[in-house]
Amino acid sequence: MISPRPRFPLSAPVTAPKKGSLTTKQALLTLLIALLISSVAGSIELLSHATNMRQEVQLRVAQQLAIVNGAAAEAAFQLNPDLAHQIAYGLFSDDEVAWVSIRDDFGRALAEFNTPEQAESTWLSQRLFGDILHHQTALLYYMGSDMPEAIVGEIELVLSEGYLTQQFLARIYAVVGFSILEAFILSILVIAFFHVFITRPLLKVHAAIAQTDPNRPGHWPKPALRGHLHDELGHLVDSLDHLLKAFQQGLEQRDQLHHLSNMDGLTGVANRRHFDEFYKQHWYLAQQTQQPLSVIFIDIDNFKKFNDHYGHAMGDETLRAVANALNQCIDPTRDLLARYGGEEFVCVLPGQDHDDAVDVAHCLREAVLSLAIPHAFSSAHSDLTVSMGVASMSAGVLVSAEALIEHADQHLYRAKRLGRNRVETRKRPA
Ligand SMILES: Nc1nc2c(ncn2[C@@H]2O[C@H](COP(=O)(O)OP(=O)(O)OP(=O)(O)O)[C@@H](O)[C@H]2O)c(=O)[nH]1
Repeated sequence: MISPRPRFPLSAPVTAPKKGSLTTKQALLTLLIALLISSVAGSIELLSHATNMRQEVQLRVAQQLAIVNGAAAEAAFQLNPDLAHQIAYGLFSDDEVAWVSIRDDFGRALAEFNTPEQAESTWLSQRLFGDILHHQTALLYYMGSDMPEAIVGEIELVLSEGYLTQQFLARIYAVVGFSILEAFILSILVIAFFHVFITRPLLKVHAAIAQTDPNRPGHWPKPALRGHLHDELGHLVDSLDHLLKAFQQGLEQRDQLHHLSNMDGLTGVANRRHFDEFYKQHWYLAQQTQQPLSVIFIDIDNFKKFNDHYGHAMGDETLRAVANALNQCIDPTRDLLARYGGEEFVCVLPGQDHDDAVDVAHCLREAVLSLAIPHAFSSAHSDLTVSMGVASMSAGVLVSAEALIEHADQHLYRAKRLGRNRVETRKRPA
């Protein structure tokens, strides 16, 4: 049976990224790596922010306490609650101060401000600011140049844990948000880079391979990858090109060998092996499709005498001429002319009924006669002639492959007996 050729392209070229595609995998991987790097960098940045913020707060509180120390000492020395109130209020007006108290040297409060509702302390706020919330400074009063400074009271201040944590979280959100944005932008840039420089050229190579005719691999549409001539992708395409061309050469050699193995070396027509395959194949086909099939056996008359008198070389030359003449009467795209052996040829005519085959046989006989090859020792004619036996299998009539051949052979034998240079047949051999 004739096996159907595989269709091509074998698969549709891939042009858009799909789930599981290289681009998607690259995108996910890049995003993951970018997020990982961003979170590590963000964490380091957060640690540094926390350290800086603690230092800033401590410095600011120390400066504020130093600034108000003189005035607060004056208020404590004079036991002036209004002045103490004023100073404490100034400190308390800062949002980060939760509690402030100015006391005299007996510990009595001259002024005190307290935030009524404090946010609950959390593990994070305690870890970050727990140890820097409480500040206490002695109030030093200057008594004169020859007297030492006297402690006249103290000022105590507690920072708002919730407010500091809020400030810190606000910074965190900004840092984290920026890191995520950075990761996304970086990912998009990397993905775009990989897609343009790696994935897209690879897709081009894939599309070219998918479009390649498996029967003509050497003629594949080799993709031109601009900018990749000397890199790995360029080398990949070159290697593929070499491989496919070598493959093509192999196929051509195989076809050539196949052709040679099916050809008769002397006459150039099909050999017996090819005839056997072709005949078997078309006999089955004729059975299946209910089509007629005809066979003609052709034998050169008195060829032994021809050889004996004109020489074997002349005999060879004549066999070639006869084969060539016979070939003129058949349709090589449909029929087969083969050398059956020695000076005997056979014609297989698929789809041709008895009448068609007889017409072809007459054509064959006349074609040989028209060669006008002198044969002075022929019993049939002064020129070289052929005898033929025709057998046909009509559409829908079952005749075995062997029987059909046998019938054609018998008719040929009869043609020889009846004087040669003739076509013998029987209309309904079965
Ligand atoms: N030159 C040449 N002769 C061949 C070749 N093959 C077979 N022959 C000759 O063909 C001749 C066939 O002779 P026979 O079978 O007796 O048949 P014939 O002499 O043609 O007689 P009929 O068939 O009865 O007409 C033999 O002499 C073979 O040597 C070949 O390849 N070249």
